[in-house]
Amino acid sequence: MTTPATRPLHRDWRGSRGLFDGLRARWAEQRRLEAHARLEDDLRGLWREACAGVGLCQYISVAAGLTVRTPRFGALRVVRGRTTFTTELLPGGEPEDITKHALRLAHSLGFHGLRVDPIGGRWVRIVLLDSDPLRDGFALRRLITTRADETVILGRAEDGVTLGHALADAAHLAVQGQNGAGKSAFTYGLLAQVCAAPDVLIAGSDITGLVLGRAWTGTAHHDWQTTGTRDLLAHAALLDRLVAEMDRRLDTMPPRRDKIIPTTTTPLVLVVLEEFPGLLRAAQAKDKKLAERITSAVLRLVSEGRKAAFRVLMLAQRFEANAVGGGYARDQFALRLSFRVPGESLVMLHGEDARKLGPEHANSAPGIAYLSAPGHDCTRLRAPYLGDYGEFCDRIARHGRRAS
Ligand SMILES: Nc1ncnc2c1ncn2[C@@H]1O[C@H](COP(=O)(O)OP(=O)(O)OP(=O)(O)O)[C@@H](O)[C@H]1O
Repeated sequence: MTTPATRPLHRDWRGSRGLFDGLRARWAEQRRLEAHARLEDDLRGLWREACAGVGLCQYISVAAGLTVRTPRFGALRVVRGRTTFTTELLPGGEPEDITKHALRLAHSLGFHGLRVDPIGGRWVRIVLLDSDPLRDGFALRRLITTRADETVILGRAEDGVTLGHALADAAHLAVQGQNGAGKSAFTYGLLAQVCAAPDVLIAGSDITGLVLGRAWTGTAHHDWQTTGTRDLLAHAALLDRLVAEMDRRLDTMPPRRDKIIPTTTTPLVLVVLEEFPGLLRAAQAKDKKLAERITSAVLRLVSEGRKAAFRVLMLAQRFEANAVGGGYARDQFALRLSFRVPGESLVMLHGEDARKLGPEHANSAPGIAYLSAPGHDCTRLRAPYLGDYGEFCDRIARHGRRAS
């Protein structure tokens, strides 16, 4: 007699768990797809309304009347908390049509901001930002350049790209910002990066005596720096000395050369003018002729210095023409950086295109700035931060090129 096949009294939990797990995973996936489709529909509608609202649309006449055409919404993707969607630009459109309304479009979609990444043809990807990508600090590593043509870090842009600049590139640098906006911290970072290079000399005038001066004692740079407001003649004399050195270089330019290449014997001279309008105001109050002498020396450095390997880094709260030696002087600055300033000051330094950026930037956190350069749109960035003032002093003491 054969034994009947035995049926287990209890369920095989392992088997049924596998079955339920599979079902649960399918339900979860279905719910996810439904939620995704709902979000896609919502965003598609909001995108259309937002585009029409900012005027990013075309009106087309059809048999039934006038219809509005907006950049077509493609597909939504939400991956690891990052929300993106594709969109097709209007015929004749450019990605800038979207970037110039970026904030208003993003706010209409319920996000903090957006970024536009071109994909190909008329299609672009819109990356929606939940929060300010520049919210987190950006620590300056112990980066020390060894040559004037090496890149120094200026900051990190919203897309995470690190923006750099080589002093050897023929550009003077203008930096403006209200009190506490981050001008000095930026300058500390920049100078700490170049202070060791054997072909760079850091010279200049600093009425505050914090950026230049005492921290540079014992370095090769110290002899070319003047600080404080007690002896304003010393500032004029230092600037005259720099102009004389510039003239000497221009007069002794090697044959078949039209510019000086920085070397250890003819270093690139970075002329730092910390709070320059303050120096001019103080000089004007004392003696108008002294103010004129300072202005004309600076004008010569900014207009003729590039070929002689002179670069000027001028810092001011506002880059108003009459505060920085006139409109002609201001025009000589190719690289322009604005920390928190009122909207009007932003326009003054970066042009009319920056007007729309004004309201938000007027309240931005210390260390956040707009950078513009010839051929480059205004880019928002976070300047690197090397730490407190003591850390700056330590880095200069440790790495600053020694006086030979
Ligand atoms: N890039 C940055 N990242 C983080 N914090 C920063 C940054 N820059 C500045 N800060 C903070 O803001 C404070 C003020 O910055 P800073 O002294 O550079 O301003 P400032 O524009 O030079 O002001 P002032 O005109 O009064 O000298 C710093 O002490 C620091 O705490």
